Amino acid sequence: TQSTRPQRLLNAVQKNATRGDPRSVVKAIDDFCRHKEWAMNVGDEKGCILDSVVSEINPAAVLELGTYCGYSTVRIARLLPPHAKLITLEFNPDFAAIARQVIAWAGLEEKVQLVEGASGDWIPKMKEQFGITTFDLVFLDHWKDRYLPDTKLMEECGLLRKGSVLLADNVICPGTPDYLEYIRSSPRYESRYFKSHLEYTKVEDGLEKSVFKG
Ligand SMILES: Cn1ncc2cc([C@H](O)c3cccc(CNC(=O)c4cc(-c5ccc(F)cc5)cc(O)c4O)c3)ccc21
Ligand SMILES: [Mg+2]
Repeated sequence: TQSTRPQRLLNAVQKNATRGDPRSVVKAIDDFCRHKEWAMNVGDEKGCILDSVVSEINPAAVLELGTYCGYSTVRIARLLPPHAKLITLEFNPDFAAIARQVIAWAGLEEKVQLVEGASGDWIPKMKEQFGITTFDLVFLDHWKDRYLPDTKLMEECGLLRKGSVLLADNVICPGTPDYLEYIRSSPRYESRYFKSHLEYTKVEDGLEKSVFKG
């Protein structure tokens, strides 16, 4: 049977990365996607911006919307302090199955809770299901037309506190125009655009970092 791109990406990790070494897992995926087969990971260039935001916040509670193969999950989790938690939502079971193995190869299972399901269904259940009060950091990387409704949902569910940071991938390519318009014009957020490139290409893209003012 034909393999899928996520399966080929996992094979590259298991072939080229060292078990328990998150850095080697990140490198194996970047090498595979740059030289063998493009895939929609946040990538190495935007990944460095993600790293600096995570390190600056030193978050105890992180929410990732859109796991895909777990590349950004590993990037974030490798930087978390002990006892910090990353909850990542993935609705596609095939992606989730691959991501679990990538996260396990990196040895980061303890820090990561991968939840199979859609953001709109799970955001309202975060407090009761996972004992979350608020998130220190949210990384948005799922369907681009869900960034805005899910941000409003997180506000309504009281999952954001004064200082919570939203970091959104792909605000230029593929683009999230309604989200950008909302977040940049809202008095409840301080936003900043980090210009970069679409993963593994020269096409412009960037991350939008927005701090909730409460
Ligand atoms: C509701 N809900 N809850 C959880 C959840 C999880 C998912 C999946 O993880 C999933 C599946 C398919 C697509 C995405 C979004 N990502 C993208 O579409 C993307 C595209 C490109 C790009 C750019 C240029 C191209 F030419 C082609 C693709 C570059 C990027 O970095 C991307 O993130 C996410 C979906 C909805 C979900
Ligand atoms: Mg993305």
